[in-house]
Amino acid sequence: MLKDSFRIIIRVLCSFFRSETMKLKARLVAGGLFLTLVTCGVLVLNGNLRVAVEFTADPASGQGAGRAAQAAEASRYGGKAAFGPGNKKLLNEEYGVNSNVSLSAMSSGQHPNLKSPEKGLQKKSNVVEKPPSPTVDHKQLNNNVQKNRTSPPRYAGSKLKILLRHPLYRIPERVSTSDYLLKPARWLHATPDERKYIKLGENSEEEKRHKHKKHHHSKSIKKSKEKDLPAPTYKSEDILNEKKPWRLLQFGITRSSLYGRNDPNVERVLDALRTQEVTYVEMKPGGTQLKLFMELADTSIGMFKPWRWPRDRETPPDHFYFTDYERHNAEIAAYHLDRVLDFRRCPPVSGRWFNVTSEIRHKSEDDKLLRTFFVSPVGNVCFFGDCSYYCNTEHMICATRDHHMLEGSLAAYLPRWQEAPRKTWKHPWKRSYSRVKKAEWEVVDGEAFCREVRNTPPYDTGRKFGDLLDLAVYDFLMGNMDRHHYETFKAFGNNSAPLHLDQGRAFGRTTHDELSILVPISSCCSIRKSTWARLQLLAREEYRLSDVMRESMQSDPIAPILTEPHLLALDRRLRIILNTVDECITKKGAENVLLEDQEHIENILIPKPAQ
Ligand SMILES: Nc1ncnc2c1ncn2[C@@H]1O[C@H](COP(=O)(O)OP(=O)(O)OP(=O)(O)O)[C@@H](O)[C@H]1O
Ligand SMILES: [Mn+2]
Repeated sequence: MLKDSFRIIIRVLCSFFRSETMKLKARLVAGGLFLTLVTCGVLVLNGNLRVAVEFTADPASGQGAGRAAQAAEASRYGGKAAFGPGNKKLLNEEYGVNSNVSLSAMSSGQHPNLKSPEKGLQKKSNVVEKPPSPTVDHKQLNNNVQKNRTSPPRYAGSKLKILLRHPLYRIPERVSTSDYLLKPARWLHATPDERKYIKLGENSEEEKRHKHKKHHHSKSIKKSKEKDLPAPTYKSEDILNEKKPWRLLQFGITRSSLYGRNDPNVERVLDALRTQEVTYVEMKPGGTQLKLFMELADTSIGMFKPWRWPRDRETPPDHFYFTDYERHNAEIAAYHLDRVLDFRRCPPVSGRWFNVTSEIRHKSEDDKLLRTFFVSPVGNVCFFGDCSYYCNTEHMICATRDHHMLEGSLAAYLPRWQEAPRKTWKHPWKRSYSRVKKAEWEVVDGEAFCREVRNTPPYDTGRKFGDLLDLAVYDFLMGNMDRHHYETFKAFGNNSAPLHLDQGRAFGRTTHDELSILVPISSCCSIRKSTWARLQLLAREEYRLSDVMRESMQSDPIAPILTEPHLLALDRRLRIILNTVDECITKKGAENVLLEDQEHIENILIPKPAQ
């Protein structure tokens, strides 16, 4: 049809001209007209006229709908990222990018993640084709994982909600006033009579000792002299007027957990970690890999760990547990697992996208950190910081999206050291952290080693031995071999739950179950009764661990947090724990295996074994 009308137009035009040259000119004019009409028609049909105009204006900048998408992304994260030529300008100014390599790579403008309608047109233009970008195509990788995963089972309703309504998750917690960690919290929970004895305005002797040390007030984490900062002092009115969720969450810390089962401040704090503006950034000293302190607009502090690997990357089999990279998603998953197991000993952790430039570099005054920023050959902003492992150009941390955006985890920070000092304990089943040596527990008789631990303070009384067994369950499920030490709050002495911190090396392998992590359970033939009961529940179809974990993590801004094979590994390892305990019970009898809970919970509901 189009062809016919084209011929008619040409014939009509030709009939007006006699000479052959004029006829040829007429043909050309008609051809031009026709092409313009068809192009416009197609573009109007696609609703892309605006894009085409914009693209024609500056074909080399690779702008258009892609830019609109990028701008929307930038505002969503509150970043001040500029894109297209703006992006070039920003990088130029900020990072002194002058090299043609960086600029030409950037001016191709097309991040592999962006589906933009002008891609086809770009090929026709004179833009020189750029070599394939080595940028990690994170979205694509996530998609691949999704494609490869055995699809999650379908079921109606929320298994997580049903689990949390189970009586095992509603066993009353006996908390007395003195079980609260912070003085204001003790004051809040005290009777008017008891309040007279809680001296709110006064700091403890230890706090006073530090009070006179030099410290920086301008930023609460400035110079990271966390231990030198004084503990806050209070008046009762302050406490009653306290509205900040992160502070109220800290008021809920007790001897046995970091937050109550129904504390609404957990969700509020997670929300703040996701959305509050980053106001100050500094490297956290200590530890082996890069971590950042981040102060947020609500004055809370978060601990940031960066994205390092795609979710489906397995720890290479030859890697030692102590050389493995930390994974930000493992920190997030570990928080959810801790909560699902009802331990509540790990502070809330959320994922978040960060603008490396506006939310990290611009917010830091830390020279050691700032001098490690640069722009990679494909125009992604990178840095590596200063630490003892992997803080070098070979292990740079680079934006994976839109040149500036990087995923990370942000953990709610525990109360200040001066307000709540902590004690570090060596884990009795600590590994050797040597390429050649084995730890003592690996070479001696397991049962004898366990007896010795059990008879040695602080594991001979109170809750601590049960806590070690809980830690074994937790770490075995995640495949975390990196539990060299653990911390408790000094204020609680020997009788307090361990803090579940530093799970960055968990969730490294999907097909391997590291049985040595389970040695405290298998060689002591012991497990805490309430933990065993909950594990049995989580092995049942209606509460399946992988399903409640998937559900618990799906609201995270950077979900999916774990790939499907990692979730399935959780179910498999859960069965291994239960089988180990079953064998022990057959051998030694339930009364010798199941450890009564510290709270002496009578009538713990023991679920029927899973089918
Ligand atoms: N949420 C938190 N709040 C307060 N302090 C924390 C928090 N998370 C971690 N820490 C403290 O920071 C220390 C280092 O953190 P983490 O262990 O996660 O880093 P790391 O680099 O893995 O350290 P390491 O190399 O020693 O294992 C912890 O031992 C703990 O004392
Ligand atoms: Mn660690």
